[in-house]
Amino acid sequence: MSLIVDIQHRFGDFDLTVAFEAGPGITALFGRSGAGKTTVVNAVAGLLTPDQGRVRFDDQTLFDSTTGQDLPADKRHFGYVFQDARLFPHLTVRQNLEFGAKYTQNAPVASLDETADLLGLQGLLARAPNTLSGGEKQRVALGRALLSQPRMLLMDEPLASLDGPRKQDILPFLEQLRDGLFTIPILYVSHAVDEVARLADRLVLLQDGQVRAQGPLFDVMADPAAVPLLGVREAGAVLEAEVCAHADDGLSTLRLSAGNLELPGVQAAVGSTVRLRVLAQDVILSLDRPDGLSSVNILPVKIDQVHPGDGPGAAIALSSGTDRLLARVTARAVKEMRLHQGMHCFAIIKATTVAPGSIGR
Ligand SMILES: Nc1ncnc2c1ncn2[C@@H]1O[C@H](COP(=O)(O)OP(=O)(O)OP(=O)(O)O)[C@@H](O)[C@H]1O
Repeated sequence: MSLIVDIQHRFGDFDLTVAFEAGPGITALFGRSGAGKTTVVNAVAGLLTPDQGRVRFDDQTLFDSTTGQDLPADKRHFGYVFQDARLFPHLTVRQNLEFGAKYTQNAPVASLDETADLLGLQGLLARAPNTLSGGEKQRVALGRALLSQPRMLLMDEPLASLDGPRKQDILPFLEQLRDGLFTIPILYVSHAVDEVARLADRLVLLQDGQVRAQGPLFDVMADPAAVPLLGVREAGAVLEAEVCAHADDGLSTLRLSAGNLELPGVQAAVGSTVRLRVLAQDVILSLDRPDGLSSVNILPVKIDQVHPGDGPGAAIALSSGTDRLLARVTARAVKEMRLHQGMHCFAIIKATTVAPGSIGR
């Protein structure tokens, strides 16, 4: 399956020129407020007619400005989950879910019961929407969209109205959606780096209506040129690690290709693989293997690239075995330590800086 988007649109001074391809799994469209994310999703959904370009899904043309083709939204068979759940207030949770299934001719991928199980809705089926929390409402909206058997799910900031803990409640459901029963492709719009780092397979970075970077999530997150786009405090490589052990003191051992990390708050079972984001600003570089430090997370690394920033900082791309890391240091440190491509050194990661919320499946 593939969605091909290549569109231009103008709103007054705002110029949007966006081309990307979304395959199976989750493609995240990331950008700050006003970058053009919703405009793109609306064009894909058929809710906005771009000035120019084309949108294709597999071998079907959904929109083509040269031929005048513009398939109506309801004929595109996409599910849409908005920031606010938009449930029908006069219907129960079960009836909202049934509504999703009502107008579809496709064979169900999962039954209402299976969907309710997946999203933890079984205890809520008889409730009215106005008695649900924000996170519960979003889970119902997601269930309703899934039951309409869409060929792709478009999610526009689905977690933006939720507070931190509610967000953490719902992320595992989205991870299950990515990895489990539905295998439905998702176009996921967000301005939150933690969400896209946990969920996405591919990442498209939008700024001022233009695509500034795109590619597999692990590549884009480890790219020092993407640091200003993601924000210097939010940028950081995403790694996959195997959970080796949970100790009584709350630390878990995660195996990377060139060493182990000891981190708190890892919920996953021993033997499973987790994703974790290590913020560039939390990685310290040392020329020698440090001794007598309180941090136990020291990885041997090689410098792949020194990327000077516009300000006093520099982003350093590192590889550690087959893993990649990103470090943010001052330009002064680059000079004084003579950091350069090909140099071997050590990366120190403080255990408590990797927040449990940034560790996902
Ligand atoms: N119907 C419209 N008429 C005029 N300008 C619009 C319209 N819709 C969007 N815009 C403008 O287009 C730009 C991109 O808006 P868009 O909603 O796509 O951004 P976004 O990245 O989704 O932002 P946010 O995260 O704040 O929702 C903004 O400058 C916005 O003001």
